[in-house]
Amino acid sequence: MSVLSIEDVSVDRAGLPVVRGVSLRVDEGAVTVLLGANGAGKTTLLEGVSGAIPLSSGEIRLGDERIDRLRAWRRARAGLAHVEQDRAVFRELSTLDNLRAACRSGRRPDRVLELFPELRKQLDAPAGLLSGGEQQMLVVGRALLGEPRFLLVDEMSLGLAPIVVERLATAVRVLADDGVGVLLVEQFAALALGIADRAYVMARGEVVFSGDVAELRADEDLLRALYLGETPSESGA
Ligand SMILES: Nc1ncnc2c1ncn2[C@@H]1O[C@H](COP(=O)(O)OP(=O)(O)OP(=O)(O)O)[C@@H](O)[C@H]1O
Repeated sequence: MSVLSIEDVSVDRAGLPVVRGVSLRVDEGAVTVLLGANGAGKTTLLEGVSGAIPLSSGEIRLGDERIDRLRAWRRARAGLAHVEQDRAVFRELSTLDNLRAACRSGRRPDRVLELFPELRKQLDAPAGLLSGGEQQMLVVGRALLGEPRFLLVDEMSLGLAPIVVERLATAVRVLADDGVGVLLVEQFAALALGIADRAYVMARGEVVFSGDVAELRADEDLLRALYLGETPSESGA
């Protein structure tokens, strides 16, 4: 089994250490969730892993390949996709053209339309006119067309209705069951824990919990802090 392995990674923002010595592993065919309050450093960690910003130290391995010194596009080519928080689509292009633009040569967007049949009726519509949920499906779909082995997903639920969020969560679970390793960042625990196999919690730039989902569910103090959007105390984690 292939693993995305993040080892003792630190990332600075504006000269300040925002992610400090974080280690975590993402297994192929599983959903690994990364939880934590606002400002814990989750987005910064994902950006460091995908290569959007540099690490200040640490190593990242995708399978046997060390990727932390590669440029972002080479990490993508090695099999890493990053769905960022901003839900960026080409707003004037149609849904279909958005998908086509992301296809590796010779590939067709069929797999995405199987996963998100909602997009079929919107294929000719400008992507900027899709609902928030459909745009998120399109963004995830575009990421899949690069045929990633590992997918980093940053707060896909932001601002979406609960029913749409559930739909997206189900799709993420299907992807993992198809073999993709998913690292899912979520600010709120309920949705993520429902589809995850393994969980990490960050606070103030560090990992304060790692374990399987059942273990986290049993940690009432930590869960309460997460549901309330608080920063869990390190002693309690
Ligand atoms: N571009 C930036 N320049 C300077 N500081 C930044 C920048 N982006 C984030 N930070 C700071 O880094 C810290 C971690 O932010 P980050 O967005 O990684 O946390 P997060 O856990 O993803 O939180 P959220 O759930 O709010 O997105 C915060 O203190 C934030 O203010």
